[in-house]
Amino acid sequence: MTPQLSRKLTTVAFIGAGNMARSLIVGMLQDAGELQIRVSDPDQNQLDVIRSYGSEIFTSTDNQQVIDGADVVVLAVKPQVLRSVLEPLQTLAQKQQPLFVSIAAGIREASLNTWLGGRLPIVRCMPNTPALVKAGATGLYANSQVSKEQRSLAESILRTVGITLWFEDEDKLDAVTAVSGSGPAYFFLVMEAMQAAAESLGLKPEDAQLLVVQTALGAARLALESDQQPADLRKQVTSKGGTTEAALNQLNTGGLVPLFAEALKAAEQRSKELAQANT
Ligand SMILES: NC(=O)C1=CN([C@@H]2O[C@H](COP(=O)(O)OP(=O)(O)OC[C@H]3O[C@@H](n4cnc5c(N)ncnc54)[C@H](OP(=O)(O)O)[C@@H]3O)[C@@H](O)[C@H]2O)C=CC1
Ligand SMILES: O=C(O)[C@@H]1CCC=N1
Repeated sequence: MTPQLSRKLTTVAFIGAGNMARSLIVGMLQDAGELQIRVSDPDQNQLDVIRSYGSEIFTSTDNQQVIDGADVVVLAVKPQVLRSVLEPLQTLAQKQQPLFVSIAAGIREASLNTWLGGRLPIVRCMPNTPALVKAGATGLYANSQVSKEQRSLAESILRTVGITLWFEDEDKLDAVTAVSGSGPAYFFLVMEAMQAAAESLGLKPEDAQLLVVQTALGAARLALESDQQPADLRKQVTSKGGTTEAALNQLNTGGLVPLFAEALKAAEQRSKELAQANT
């Protein structure tokens, strides 16, 4: 059964108001009737951006102030600064025991728990920026302190911005990060490359962009809604001796497929390195 947000107002505090927090908050706001959102960040300009999304959002430069009394605390700062952010929050965290939801790449639940004083419920998740338009994909992992209700709460919050998928093995989140966390950037790069190529074929920039982006959207929707595999859908575009075949031959000669395998491996490896460098 799909978990629903409870009728009770749930207070969700974000620490960090950067790119990913903004994507999640904008996406979540349409369901804000059941969510009270608070955000902290040292940069008042970042907080002003958040406030422009909705005057009902409470903002502060003081992390303690936003987590005090919160049901859920979303950790949305860079992995490299998490330790220095969490250690000063230890006393409040131990007293109030909110559910912590970390979106930081790599950083293991055990490290987070050590920095927060131990034995706290922590959900690690890996969302992505299409959350901004409620088309996100999030992988989730819960430690053993997380109750059934908290698991459901975390899932219901992330489901306001897209699909969710649970993993019982924490290490799998490194692969999720490589695939869907970083994934939007790969597709944007392909769009950039196709746009530039279209312009070099003589199309106007605005025509090139519209054709490329609509084609990406159409291909994604078709792959999502069809019961056929992407490989079958690709074959249906590729006429023997035709234009698609000419293009795909070039991409294969350039090593596109093994290059993707190497790229995702590098992202997964970087996620593991971030974990090792921050214990
Ligand atoms: N961007 C993405 O697509 C995704 C990111 N993530 C994860 O989300 C997290 C945030 O990434 P992203 O949003 O891209 O990074 P950003 O740098 O855009 O955002 C981080 C924010 O945290 C602020 N910050 C720094 N120190 C503190 C502090 N002590 N207390 C409160 N806030 C602080 C930063 O302020 P300042 O700039 O002034 O330092 C910045 O505004 C990372 O851990 C990343 O791994 C996960 C999935 C996807
Ligand atoms: O690049 C990064 O490290 C973050 C995590 C996934 C997407 N952005």
